[in-house]
Amino acid sequence: MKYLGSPAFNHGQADKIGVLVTNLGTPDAPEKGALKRYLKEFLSDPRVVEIPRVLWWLILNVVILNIRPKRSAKSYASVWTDRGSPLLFHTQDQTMALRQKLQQSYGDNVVVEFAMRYGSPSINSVMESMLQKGVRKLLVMPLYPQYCASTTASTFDMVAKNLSQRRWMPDLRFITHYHDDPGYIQAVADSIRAHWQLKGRADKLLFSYHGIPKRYLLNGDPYHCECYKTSRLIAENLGLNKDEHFTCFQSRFGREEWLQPYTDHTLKAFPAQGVKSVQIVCPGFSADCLETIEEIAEENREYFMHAGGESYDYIPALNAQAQHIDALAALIEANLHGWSVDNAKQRSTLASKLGAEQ
Ligand SMILES: C=CC1=C(C)c2cc3[nH]c(cc4nc(cc5[nH]c(cc1n2)c(C)c5CCC(=O)O)C(CCC(=O)O)=C4C)c(C)c3C=C
Ligand SMILES: [Fe+2]
Ligand SMILES: [Fe+2]
Repeated sequence: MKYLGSPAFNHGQADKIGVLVTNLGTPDAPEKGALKRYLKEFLSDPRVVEIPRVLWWLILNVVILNIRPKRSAKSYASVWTDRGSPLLFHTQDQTMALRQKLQQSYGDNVVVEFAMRYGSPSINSVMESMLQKGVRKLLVMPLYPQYCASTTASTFDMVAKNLSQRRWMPDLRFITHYHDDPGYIQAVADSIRAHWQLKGRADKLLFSYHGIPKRYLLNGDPYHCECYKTSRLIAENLGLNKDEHFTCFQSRFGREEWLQPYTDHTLKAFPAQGVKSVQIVCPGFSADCLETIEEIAEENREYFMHAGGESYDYIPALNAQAQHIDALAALIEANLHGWSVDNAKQRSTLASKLGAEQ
C-alpha cells in the first residue's frame, strides 16, 4: 500500500483549522445522464440501502437506473435555477456566510469549505485541497440536524476512507447531530413566528422529516427519536399544545414500510378530520432542495387541497438566513474549543531556537 503524501513538513508554517461542511449532494444537471450517475453513486451506498449487495446490485442496475433517472430529471428540472440545484446554491451561500463569520474570530487561520457526499464537489477533492492549504485540524459538520446512519455515518465513512489512504492525518472532529441545539431550535421557531406574523396561524403546524425504512429504526437508528425531539422542542418554544402540531415522514423510496405517519397520507386525511389549514415546516433539511420544494411545497399541497383543504403554506428551510448561520457558527466554535491557532507560532519559535543551537 502506498499512502498519499502531504506537502513536505515546513517548520514555522501556520497550522490551519479546517471546517468542512457537507450535505447530501445533487445531480450536476436536471438530465437523465446526470441523474443516472448521481443515483448510482447515492443508491450504491450500503449505508443508504441495507439489503444484500448482490440482490440490490441487480435491482438497482436492471430496474431502478433504467426507470428513475428520467422521472427524477423531470422533477429536478422543475426546481432548477440559474444557479443550478437549490441544494447546491444554498450550501454555497451557507458556506460563504460561515466563512465570513468564522474568519472574524480566526482570521486566515481557518479554512471553511463545503463538500457533497455524492456528486460534486466531492469530499475527496475538497479534503485534498484543504490539507494542501495546511489544514492540520479538521472539523467536519454534516448539515443534517438529526443523526441517521444513512446520512451522517455515511459521511463519516467517506471522510475516514479518505484519511485511511493518507500518510499524515490531521486532528479530526466530527459533529454527529444538532437536533436539540438551543440555537438551532430557536432559529426554526423564530422562522415559524415570522411566518405567523405575515400569514397568521393555521389549524395545524406539521413537522415533516425525510423518512427512512422502519427496519433501520428497529435496528437501533436514533433518527426517529431525534426527529420527535426536534419537533417537541420547537413546539415547546412556540408554546403549542399537543393538538396544534403533528410530526410525519416524507420521501418514501421502495416497497418496504418506512417511518410512519407518512406526510402524504396525513395531508390527504386531514380535511376529513376538520383540519382545513396547515403550515408545514421541515426541520430535518438545513437547505431547500428537491424534497422540500417539489415534494412538500408543490406535490403535497395538491394532495391536501384536492382532499378539501383550504389553505396550505410551506415555511422554507433556514438556508443562509442570518440566525441559522449564527446558530451553525456557534456550534462550530463550540466544537473548535481548545484548538488554538498558536501552534504554528510556538513551532516557529522552537525551530529558530533549534536553528540557533545548531
Ligand atoms: C435529511 C436527511 C435524509 C435522509 C435520512 C435520507 C434518506 C434516504 N433517501 C433516500 C433516497 C433518495 N433521497 C433523495 C433526495 C434527497 N434526500 C435528502 C436527504 C435525506 N435522505 C435530500 C436533501 C435530498 C434532495 C437532494 C437534492 O438534490 O435536492 C433521492 C433523489 C431524488 C429522487 O430521485 O427522488 C433519493 C432516491 C433513501 C433510500 C434514504 C434511506 C435511508
Ligand atoms: Fe433522501
Ligand atoms: Fe423513537
